[in-house]
Order: sequence, then C-alpha cells, then structure tokens
Amino acid sequence: MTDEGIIREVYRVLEDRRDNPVDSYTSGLMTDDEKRAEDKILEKIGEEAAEVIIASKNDENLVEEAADLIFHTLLLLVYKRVPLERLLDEFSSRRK
Ligand SMILES: N=c1c2ncn([C@@H]3O[C@H](COP(=O)(O)OP(=O)(O)OP(=O)(O)O)[C@@H](O)[C@H]3O)c2ncn1[C@@H]1O[C@H](COP(=O)(O)O)[C@@H](O)[C@H]1O
Repeated sequence: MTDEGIIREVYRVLEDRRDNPVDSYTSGLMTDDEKRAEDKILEKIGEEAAEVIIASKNDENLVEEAADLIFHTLLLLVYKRVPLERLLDEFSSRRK
C-alpha cells in the first residue's frame, strides 16, 4: 500500500464508522448528540496536541504521538463531512 493509500484506507474506515456505527472507539466519539460529539473530538485533539509537545520536549514517542494527533484531526474532518480530496487538494495547492 502506498503512503497515501493508508490514509485513504483509514479515512474510508472512519467514514464507515460514522455512517454505520458499531461498538468501537471512533464510532463512540462520532455518535452522540451533535454538539457533544464535536466537543469530544476537539477535546481529544487538544490532548493529543499537548502530548506531541511533551514528546518533542522529552525526545520520546514523538512519532506515535504525532500519529495520534493526525489521526484525531482526520477523525474531525470525517465527522464534519469534509471529503479527503479537499484536504489533499489543499496540500497540492501549496506546492511551490
Ligand atoms: N489509527 C487509529 C488510531 N490511532 C489512535 N487510536 C486510538 O486513539 C486513542 C489515543 O488516545 P490516548 O493517546 O489518549 O490513549 P488512551 O489513554 O488509550 O485514550 P482514551 O482512554 O482517552 O480513549 C487510543 O484509544 C487509540 O486506540 C486509533 N484508533 C483507531 N485507528 C484506526 O481507526 C480505525 C477504526 O477504529 P475503531 O473505531 O476502533 O474500529 C481502525 O481500523 C484503525 O485503523
């Protein structure tokens, strides 16, 4: 699988968890009454951002913590129904 392929695959699974909720971590975060679900995801992003800062300062687990932050940011985009193509296009448009 290409590097971009794994992101696509995770995104597709998250969209499925959103649309066909099961008893799982990501479905649990995305299914709640609308406001609370968004707040739970945003709170998680705040926690993960703090964990990235600590990991960097301590030179410990930076890759794992960065993956957690990126993952929860993707989860927010899925929850907000942003197509992955929009994110990829945004990166492409910044190419110099
Ligand atoms: N990539 C991930 C992924 N990365 C991180 N996490 C979860 O994100 C959480 C990170 O939170 P923390 O670092 O605070 O650790 P924690 O203390 O265990 O977290 P909490 O107690 O706060 O939940 C953990 O529960 C991890 O399991 C992920 N959970 C799921 N995925 C992907 O999402 C897909 C759907 O997941 P499920 O909904 O669980 O099936 C899976 O197939 C995976 O590909």
